[in-house]
Amino acid sequence: MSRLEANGLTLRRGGRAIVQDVSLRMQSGMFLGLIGANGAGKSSLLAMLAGLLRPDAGQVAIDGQDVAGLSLRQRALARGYLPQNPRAEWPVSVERLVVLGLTPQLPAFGGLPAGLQQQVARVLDQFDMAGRAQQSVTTLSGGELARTMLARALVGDPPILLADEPLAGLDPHHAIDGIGRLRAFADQGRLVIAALHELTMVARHATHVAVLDQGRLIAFGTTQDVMKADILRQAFQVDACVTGAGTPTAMVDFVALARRTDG
Ligand SMILES: Nc1ncnc2c1ncn2[C@@H]1O[C@H](COP(=O)(O)OP(=O)(O)OP(=O)(O)O)[C@@H](O)[C@H]1O
Repeated sequence: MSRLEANGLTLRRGGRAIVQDVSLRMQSGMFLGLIGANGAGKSSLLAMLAGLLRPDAGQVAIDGQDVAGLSLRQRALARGYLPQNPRAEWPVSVERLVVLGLTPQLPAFGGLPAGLQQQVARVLDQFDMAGRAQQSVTTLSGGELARTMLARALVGDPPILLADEPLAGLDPHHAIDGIGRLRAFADQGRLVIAALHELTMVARHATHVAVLDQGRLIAFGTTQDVMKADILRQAFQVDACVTGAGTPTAMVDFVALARRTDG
């Protein structure tokens, strides 16, 4: 059982608080959809939860331990992190990139243990990348690279996964498959926190939802309680129609309202 707790997180950049006094308590079994308009602070909050950005105020604790006090290896073992718009800088094979997700578990020297080779083969297959295992990642399409990165994030079976827009660039089939795998990962006893813009997917698959609006947490609770028209109106300036939130057939449709002038 893993617990991730954020207490009073604030991050200031460019003379303003881009995340302001955010507190969240999360645990294994939850699939938390983190939603909010562009610039609401989702990536900044995820990077603080991952221990990659130091907050100006507040703390993040994993299983009661301040992430700021964890070594790099302890942090890498405690949580996986998938950044937004991951890029492939080096011409390594798909398989080699996925293996990098196992780095914190590997012995310092020697080859990949047989059990871990099977894990790599399994995630490549799950994300429909087995046929491209030897292709250079610099030649992949955007969606293929996104699937490879998801495979890398999951291959080490981290107890906590933080994913920043993991479905960006995926076609409908692979997006549905990807979010289903994230939900299954949570159902198997992991904690998954994902920043997402696909509101119908969130309404169908997330167990819980947190909503950021201009750096502030304006709602946090079960999908059924949070995916509501008034909350979505405040967060996105849209007139939303939500049906069946928290069920596999949920739908979120919306029309844009006039832009607000207070931001
Ligand atoms: N170093 C910085 N200096 C100034 N402003 C910054 C800095 N880093 C982030 N910001 C601002 O902080 C806000 C939050 O950014 P963040 O990337 O966390 O938003 P987001 O919710 O993930 O957005 P999106 O949905 O567009 O990816 C944005 O308005 C961004 O311009």
